[in-house]
Amino acid sequence: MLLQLEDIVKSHRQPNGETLRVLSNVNMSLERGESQALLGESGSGKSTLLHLIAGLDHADTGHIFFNQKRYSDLSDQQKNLIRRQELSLIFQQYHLIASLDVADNIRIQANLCNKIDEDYFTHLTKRLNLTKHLNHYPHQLSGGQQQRVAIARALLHRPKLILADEPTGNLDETTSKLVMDTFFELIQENNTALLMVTHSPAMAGYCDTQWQLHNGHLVRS
Ligand SMILES: Nc1ncnc2c1ncn2[C@@H]1O[C@H](COP(=O)(O)OP(=O)(O)OP(=O)(O)O)[C@@H](O)[C@H]1O
Repeated sequence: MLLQLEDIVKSHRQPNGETLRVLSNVNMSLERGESQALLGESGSGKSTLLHLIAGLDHADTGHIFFNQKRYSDLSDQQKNLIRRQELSLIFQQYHLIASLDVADNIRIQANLCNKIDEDYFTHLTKRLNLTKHLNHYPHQLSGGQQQRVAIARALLHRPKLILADEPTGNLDETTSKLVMDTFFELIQENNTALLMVTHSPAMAGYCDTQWQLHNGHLVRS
């Protein structure tokens, strides 16, 4: 099992001092190469769950295992290493670095973990139709092109798991479909697992399993 969540409980302290329980006894698991979609109303706790899995926040109780390693047994440094080498994050707002061109943006995480593979770089940029844009800067690209750069960046170091938060939230339906078709081909090719937050049933339909987060509980839908 690549990722396992056991009885995760998480509350957030509100500005008025009260605590809001966002996740109640959440259990789930994800295997290599598997894709799961996470749906739920705004405020239901989807981003909170992704942050816990990325090791950016702690659960109140319960355990998260990544590759059999329990997060609560690891130091911050060990969790940073997992986040850099084994995980990738893809966001709705792309988060490209404005002062770097497309090629350097794509290489950034792979550079950090010394995993630059030039053949794979060429493969990814061809498949994602970015070859003509490698010397362009993010502001010179359309939203769909920027998200394709973010996807190439997320894949180049061959992570085991990608966490995606509304990756097509800023794109129109046709562009979303084009981006997702290629994205899913590439993760299947690399046997990468995916957990994807989305509001779109069409995007969730790309995944093997769909979860609904409701009143703090995760229910298969
Ligand atoms: N750091 C925080 N401190 C206090 N409250 C928080 C914090 N993060 C999230 N919350 C609250 O927890 C609840 C869940 O938020 P979260 O962002 O996880 O929901 P979401 O399902 O991702 O929402 P959306 O679909 O709108 O992005 C919300 O009520 C939010 O206001």
